Amino acid sequence: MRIEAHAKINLSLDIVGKREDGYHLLEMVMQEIELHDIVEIEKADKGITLSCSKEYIPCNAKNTAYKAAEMMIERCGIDGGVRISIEKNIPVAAGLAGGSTDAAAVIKGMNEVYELGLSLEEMMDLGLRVGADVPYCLVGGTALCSGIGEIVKPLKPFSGVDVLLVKPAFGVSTKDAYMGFELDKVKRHVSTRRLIAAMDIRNLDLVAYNMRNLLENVTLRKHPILKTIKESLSEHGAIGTLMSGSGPTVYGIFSSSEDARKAEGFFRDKYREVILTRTR
Ligand SMILES: C[C@](O)(CO)[C@H](O)COP(=O)(O)OP(=O)(O)OC[C@H]1O[C@@H](n2ccc(N)nc2=O)[C@H](O)[C@@H]1O
Ligand SMILES: Nc1ncnc2c1ncn2[C@@H]1O[C@H](COP(=O)(O)OP(=O)(O)OP(=O)(O)O)[C@@H](O)[C@H]1O
Repeated sequence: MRIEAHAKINLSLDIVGKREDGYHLLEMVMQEIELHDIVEIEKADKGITLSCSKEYIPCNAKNTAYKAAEMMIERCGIDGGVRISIEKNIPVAAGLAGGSTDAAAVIKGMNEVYELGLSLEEMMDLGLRVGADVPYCLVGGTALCSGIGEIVKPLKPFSGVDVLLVKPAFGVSTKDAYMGFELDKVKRHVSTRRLIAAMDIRNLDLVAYNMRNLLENVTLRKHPILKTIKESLSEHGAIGTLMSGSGPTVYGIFSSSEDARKAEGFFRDKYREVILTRTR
């Protein structure tokens, strides 16, 4: 079975509290994009075999897809194994939920090939055991996510908007980004309602104005190059720019596809990963 595992961008990320276990309480608008990995899943007699098109990604129990398969076998009492292969197109450690979306694909795929009959809610509960972004990845589309990310409320689709992703040649650890964040220093939270209202009427300028990510300061302070990329995206026609998740990917949204293509031409040779895509 072949599954497209799509990446996401954050149109917003607000941090509104912290749990006793250290996890942060969030309010964020997540948006699926066209960019995707291809995950192939097949039943096997026993054990988990994983292969990946990028040799630097671990193919053992450290891989989120492996973790998802292990968890499914254990939790669903599956008598058998699985063969998984991942064609990796999503930049890694980038803030684009690359690992989480592969895990979500494995959960969906195993539900099918083993005819488990799990509901979406049941899969989301299982997915949360692998990572906070997995429940959203199972739902996809445009959504308001709260809790630690696992409460997913679908929003009106916001598809077909040109997005240029720019990721420099370093990764960011999600854990470190959250650890560098100080909730008591926040002066102004994100205007999530205004952002959603602007998306509803598809007013891109107003969407751009209300896009904010409270983790941006943490990662931009550590990597000032990201600020330079954001400024450069604006100079090349982006009507709004933001860091996705914990970074380091920053993106620009464009109201003209031609501007987006021109900007891609400018950035292509300057940074490690430059991808022109669209909201889905
Ligand atoms: C930055 C985002 O991608 C935004 O969508 C997510 O919040 C991160 O989701 P994720 O990668 O699935 O996160 P997990 O793998 O569950 O957690 C990685 C680490 O991030 C921190 N973490 C994650 C989610 C959250 N709500 N609060 C946190 O503080 C925790 O230190 C955790 O150890
Ligand atoms: N299936 C996978 N795809 C990509 N990275 C994986 C995978 N499994 C494990 N990893 C490891 O997980 C780390 C984080 O990668 P990932 O791409 O999931 O981060 P991310 O895009 O920042 O995700 P998020 O936005 O959910 O925080 C990397 O160090 C990578 O080696």
